[in-house]
Amino acid sequence: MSQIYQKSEVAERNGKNGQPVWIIYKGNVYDVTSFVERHPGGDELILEVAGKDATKAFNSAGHSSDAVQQLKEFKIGEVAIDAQPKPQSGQKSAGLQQQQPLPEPKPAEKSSNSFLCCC
Ligand code: HEM
Repeated sequence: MSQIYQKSEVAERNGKNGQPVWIIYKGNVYDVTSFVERHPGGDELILEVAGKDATKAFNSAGHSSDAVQQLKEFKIGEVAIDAQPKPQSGQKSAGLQQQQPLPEPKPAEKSSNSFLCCC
C-alpha cells in the first residue's frame, strides 16, 4: 500500500532550512530533492512549488512525456484527501427563504352604472 501524507507534512518539505523538496502532482507526493539541481528548467521553478501542489505549474510548462515518466521515479506516496470538503457555494438554507404572499384574487368588477333592460 502507498504511504499517505497529510498536506501539512508535505508543506514542511519545502526545501527551506535544509528540508527536502517534496511536491504534489495529481494527488501523489514526490521527493524531487535530488532532481532540483538537474532540472533543465532550473531549480527556481521547482523551488517555487516546493511543499505545494505543482500540478498546474508542471502541466502548463508543457513537459514532454519523458518528463512525466521521470517524475514517476520520485514518487513516495499519496496525499491525504481533505477530511471536510468545503460546502458548495451558492447553496442557501431552505429555512431562510422568504415566501412571497400570493396576490389576492380580484373580485369580478361590478359596473356601478349598469342598468337592467326590461324590454
Ligand atoms: C518536479 C518535477 C519536474 C520534473 C521531473 C521536470 C522535468 C523536466 C524535464 C525532463 C525537462 C526537459 C524538457 C522535457 O522533457 O519536457 C523540463 C523542462 C522544463 N521544466 Fe520541468 N520538471 C519538473 C517540474 C517543473 C515545474 C514545477 C516547472 C514550473 C513551471 C517546470 C518548468 C520547466 C520548464 C520551463 C522547462 C523548459 C526548460 C527549457 O526548455 O529551457 N518544471 N522539466
